[in-house]
Amino acid sequence: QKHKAKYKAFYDLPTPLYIPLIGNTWKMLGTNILNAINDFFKDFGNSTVAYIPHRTYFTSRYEELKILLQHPNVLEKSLEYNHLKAIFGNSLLLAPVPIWKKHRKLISRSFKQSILDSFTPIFYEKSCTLIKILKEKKYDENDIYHLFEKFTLDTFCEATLGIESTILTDVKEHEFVTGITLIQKKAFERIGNIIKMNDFLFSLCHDGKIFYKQMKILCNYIEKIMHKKKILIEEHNEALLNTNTLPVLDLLLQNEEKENLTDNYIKEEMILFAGAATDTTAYTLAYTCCLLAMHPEAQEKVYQEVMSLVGREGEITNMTLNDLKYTEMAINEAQRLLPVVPIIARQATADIELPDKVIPANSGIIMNFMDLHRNKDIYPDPMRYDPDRFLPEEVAKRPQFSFLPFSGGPRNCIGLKYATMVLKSSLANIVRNFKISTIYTSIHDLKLESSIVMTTAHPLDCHFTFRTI
Ligand code: HEM
Repeated sequence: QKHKAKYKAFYDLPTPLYIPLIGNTWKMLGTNILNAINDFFKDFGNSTVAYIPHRTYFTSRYEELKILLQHPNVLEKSLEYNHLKAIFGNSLLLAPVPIWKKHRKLISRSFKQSILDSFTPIFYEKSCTLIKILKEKKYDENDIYHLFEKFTLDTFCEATLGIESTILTDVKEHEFVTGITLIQKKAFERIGNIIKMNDFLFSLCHDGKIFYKQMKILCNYIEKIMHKKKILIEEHNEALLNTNTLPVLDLLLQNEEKENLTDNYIKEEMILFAGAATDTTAYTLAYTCCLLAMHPEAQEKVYQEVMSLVGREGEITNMTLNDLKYTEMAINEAQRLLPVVPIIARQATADIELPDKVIPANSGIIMNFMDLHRNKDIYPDPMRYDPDRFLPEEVAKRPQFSFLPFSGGPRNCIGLKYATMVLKSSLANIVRNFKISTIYTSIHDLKLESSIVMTTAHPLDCHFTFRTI
């Protein structure tokens, strides 16, 4: 009786109709998971319980997200992420909390501002190559995302892996670019699919075969890089050994013995970083360009800001990045409307007390950032693109945890600052060189769907006309 009373408020929450054993997963069959989850929110409000097929709490309330994201018993990833294990193994994204804590502390050394600052010339140089390709129209003009993905992966390889890369300029399609997107898509499609959720059945089906083939290609690619890096480290041991501040791959290889890391773990971590750093940043850049194309007055403000700081030819340095205030507001507003990681899922490892209910231990918890970002009580007229919402005085009026494109709390995105620097540097360089236009007239023209990141069901239309003045 006492037990019942404790969880009453939780079990009294509105719940979509569920079928024994399969719960609400039937709702997800044949539809995109992002749409299915958003439908739950539309029909049952921003605090609900569903069975997918295990008991899961769904929320987008900022006051609850604030508690949940900072709670020590909500750090573990939920069962849905198990399907990603075949790709990312025990890397940061998926590692159980004790391993995650140790590795996150180590890897954070590579994300100190001083190291990130040393990447700025790479970000700038790569964005200049991107400008050249856009100017010469040497890319598929009907699919801007694909070019941006090559740009972010190329930048990642040089900055984070510390290897020379020509992915952006290579005419031949790069095996890593095709592979990383495909395997994430195939792994994500398993969620909620009763047949593909079973490892054995998945390995037998067509998608499973493609998945494992691509995985092998990715692993070989990373192994080759690791091998080269190890030789370099041996050759230059003294020069590299004494520093705490290294790109991630160097840091992990140099601490392999001391921290008991295996080659296999380092490979999984690098595959995660490549996946986490590229699609996310590329889609954010593409969505920002599309929104600026739909809002020429905001685009003009970004242009004026960049021109006043560095003009048409000036290099974008760390100082410039600090001063690109409106450009950052334009990116933030794009991330509010189109957060590329719209939903995350965690597991409650103990009972979690919220102000008006207790989430029972072992429940899944789905946090919907897209629904949060479109809440009209926090962002009036929420579907309107308006970078001024991110003026410091406007931000100060909003509650904490009401803007979470990189999640929040201790298990948030480790690449937040890195991504923001790449985005500001590349967007500033693009806007001072081109007028961006698109066929879309409103955000509703984008048909969104979810893979691990939020994609569109169609190629993204965005055109770049070289500015003559
Ligand atoms: C616009 C770009 C990006 C967005 C929107 C983004 C968003 C996120 C989000 C929401 C999470 C939390 C996932 C969860 O709790 O399930 C996350 C985790 C992570 N991200 Fe990012 N990310 C971006 C770029 C990057 C970059 C550039 C890197 C690396 C250089 C990176 C590396 C990671 C890693 C390693 C994790 C796992 C962190 C952990 O569990 O400790 N991300 N990202």
